[in-house]
Parts: sequence; C-alpha cells; structure tokens
Amino acid sequence: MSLAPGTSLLEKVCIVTGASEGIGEAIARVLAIDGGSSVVLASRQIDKLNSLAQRLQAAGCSEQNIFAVQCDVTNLSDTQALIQKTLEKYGRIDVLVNCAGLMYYTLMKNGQHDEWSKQIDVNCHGTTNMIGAVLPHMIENKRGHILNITSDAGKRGFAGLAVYSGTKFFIEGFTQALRQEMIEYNIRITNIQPGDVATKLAGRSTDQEAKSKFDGSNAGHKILDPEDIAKTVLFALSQPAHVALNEILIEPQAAPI
Ligand SMILES: NC(=O)C1=CN([C@@H]2O[C@H](COP(=O)(O)OP(=O)(O)OC[C@H]3O[C@@H](n4cnc5c(N)ncnc54)[C@H](OP(=O)(O)O)[C@@H]3O)[C@@H](O)[C@H]2O)C=CC1
Ligand SMILES: N[C@@H](C=O)C(=O)O
Repeated sequence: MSLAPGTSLLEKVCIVTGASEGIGEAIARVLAIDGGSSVVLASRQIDKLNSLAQRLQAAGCSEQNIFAVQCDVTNLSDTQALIQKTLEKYGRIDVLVNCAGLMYYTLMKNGQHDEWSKQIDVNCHGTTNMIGAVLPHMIENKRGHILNITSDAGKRGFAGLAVYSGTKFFIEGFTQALRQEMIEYNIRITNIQPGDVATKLAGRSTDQEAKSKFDGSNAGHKILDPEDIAKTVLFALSQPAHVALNEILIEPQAAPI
C-alpha cells in the first residue's frame, strides 16, 4: 500500500475520542499529519487536548484542521454536543474513531464494583452513545466509517480482565449486528483488536493481586506502540469504498491469543 503523506484523507473530518493520551493521541496525530485530515480531539481533559492541538500545529497542521472538544462519552448530551459542534465547524463527519476506554485488572472475588461499573460505562455506554449520536448524520449522507478500538480481549476472555473482556465482547456483538443494519447506508465499521500496547492503561488498576498475577505487558517481550495501532487505523481508512476491513487483530509477535 502506498499512502502519499498528507493526501490520503485530505478533506475528511475525523472525530477521535480518547485523544488526550495513549492510542487515541497517536491516532489523532497520524490522521492529522500523515492523513492530512481535519481531526476533532475529544475526551474529558480539555487541557491535554489543547496541548495536543498546539503540538500538532507546531508540527505543521493548520489551526483550522484541529478542533479540541471536551466530551465525557458516558454523558449522552456531551456526545450529542460533540457531533453538533463538529457539524457547526466543518459541516460534515466522515470518520468516528471510538478509542476512549478504561481497563482495570480485577479479580472477581475481590468485588471491585466501582471499577466494574466504570469499565461498562465508558467501554459500552460510551461506544453506543457516540455511535447513536453520529449515525443520523452518516445515514443522511449515506457514507461514513466508524472504527472501534476494541481489544484481543474481545476475542478471548482474559483472567484478571473478566469485566473488561465482557465489555469488548459487547462491542464485537453490537457491531456485528450494526454492520448488517448499515449496509444500505454505505457505512463501514472496523474493529481494531490490539494486544498489549505501551500506554498508561494497565497502570490505572488498583487490584494489585490481579495485576501482579495477570498483567502480561511486563513479560519481557516487545509490546505494541500506540503508533502501530494508529497506522492500522490509517490503513483501514485508506481502503476503497467496496472493501470493508471488519476486524483487525493486531498483537505483539510474542503474544498471540
Ligand atoms: N493499551 C493497551 O494495551 C490496549 C488498549 N486498548 C484500548 O484502546 C483504548 C485506548 O486505551 P489506551 O490509549 O491504552 O489508554 P489510556 O489510558 O492511555 O487512554 C485512555 C483514553 O480514554 C479517555 N477516556 C477515558 N474515559 C473517558 C470518558 N469517560 N470520556 C471520554 N474519554 C475518556 C482518556 O481521556 P480523558 O481522561 O481525557 O477523558 C484517554 O484519552 C481503550 O479503549 C482500550 O481498551 C485495546 C487493547 C490494548
Ligand atoms: N490486550 C488487552 C488485554 O490484555 C488489552 O489491553 O486490551
């Protein structure tokens, strides 16, 4: 595949949730710089989004092409406002990347109800809120591409990640059905299913028993970089209209499921 830098997604408008750090930040950077598209940066931490916007401008993106919007994906009116503000600024939305997510290593016997709920809220409700908010626009225009950053934990349950795996299986089942509903509207849905990626995600866990027993990201092998996932997003978006990359399982070479 050859992607001409700065041209492959020219004139497209892409929303990236979870853009303040980690994988979402890398996706936003690659879409803006390599893809040349307008990128809407969304998450709760507006200071981090503004700082990323400044760094992207310093790297050559025009101010008009980067738009930071505070949005908690668990809040329905926030997600609807994000779509509205994007349409007011750009008049179109071509791509939604659902990257916002939480993962906590927890053993079910340790009863961490709060962390279970937060994962279900962000990973499941956050995804359905965002998709529900953007669909009317994409359906009206009969085009659109939604990418969900799911996980290899949506293909196989992982010990220590029972609730997290359940949330990612939810996204897989949900999108299998949604794809069929969206055929007549030319809307594609790609689930990117990464294995361990070097971000702060796993470090947010408080259940040290679960983390020390099951977190494989320190096992000694090279894990993925956020840019590996970002380039995969660009690859999926660069396919011709008749090609749907419905699932992409991307894992460290040393750790297949
Ligand atoms: N790292 C890994 O090994 C893997 C990660 N993934 C998935 O990739 C995605 C990103 O993870 P990663 O980058 O590693 O994690 P990080 O912890 O680095 O980033 C998480 C992002 O999600 C955002 N976020 C969390 N809660 C909300 C919310 N309520 N509303 C809006 N944004 C929110 C955060 O922004 P803010 O705090 O500003 O709201 C932040 O930008 C997740 O869906 C995760 O499940 C999948 C497989 C492997
Ligand atoms: N690779 C997954 C868990 O083991 C994830 O981080 O989503």
